[in-house]
Amino acid sequence: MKPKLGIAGLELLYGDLHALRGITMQIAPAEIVALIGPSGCGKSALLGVLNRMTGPDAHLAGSVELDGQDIYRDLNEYELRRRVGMIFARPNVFPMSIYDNIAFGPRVNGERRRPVLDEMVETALTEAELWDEVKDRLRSPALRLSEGQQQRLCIARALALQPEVLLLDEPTSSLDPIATGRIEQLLERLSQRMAILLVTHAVQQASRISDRTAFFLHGELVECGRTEEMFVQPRQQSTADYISGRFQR
Ligand SMILES: Nc1ncnc2c1ncn2[C@@H]1O[C@H](COP(=O)(O)OP(=O)(O)OP(=O)(O)O)[C@@H](O)[C@H]1O
Repeated sequence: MKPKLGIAGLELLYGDLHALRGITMQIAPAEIVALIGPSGCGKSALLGVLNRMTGPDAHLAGSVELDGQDIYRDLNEYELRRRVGMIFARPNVFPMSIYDNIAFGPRVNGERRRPVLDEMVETALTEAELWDEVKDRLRSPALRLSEGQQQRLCIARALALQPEVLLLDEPTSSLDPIATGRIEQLLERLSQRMAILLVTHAVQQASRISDRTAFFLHGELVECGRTEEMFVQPRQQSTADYISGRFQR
């Protein structure tokens, strides 16, 4: 099967700081890959590269491709951001109504027809398992939702653009276990039809929901494999130490 994302020999430097070193990995069109590793190992930096958010002081080498097209040379940012959604640790809802948050992307893309927008909003909220909770208050401010609901709203906002890839940077770090469980179920369901890269500090979350896990250390990809295998029999000692909580810096 052709990969959705292909990363080959990726190097990322910020001045003298070598944030990613020779990363090569492929992501299938429908799977969850968890990115784990100690703070500063380059997990968020990798998501940033995939969404072209590394900033002007970054120096990149190697290649990153979406469906065989180079993310930096063959795609414009606009198309890339439509096809690759990004979710951050804290829900970044816009200070507007629930409805307008979801309709924002389609409107930027030129969609003005009210019935079409209505349907897009309902579909995205349903897919993000939020519709039943908000359908009677679509005009109320999104900031009044609970943090867990706000995070599902952010996922719905990304889904309204029908992305092929979702990048999530510790999306449940500010949520309680129940809200976390809802997001995890949602991601498992979405992974049946899109590629999901999930940065998480919670190794148990990686073991619960990811198909594959990638362990990073000091900017290097130490190993990447089937999650159930890696958690039972990691190939490298550093992986074993990290997932068992015995890691020493
Ligand atoms: N814009 C930037 N300018 C300079 N250095 C940066 C920049 N972004 C990231 N870095 C550095 O790159 C390295 C990797 O950072 P990154 O944020 O990817 O780590 P991480 O594994 O996601 O850590 P955490 O789990 O704490 O979020 C770190 O040393 C960080 O300080």
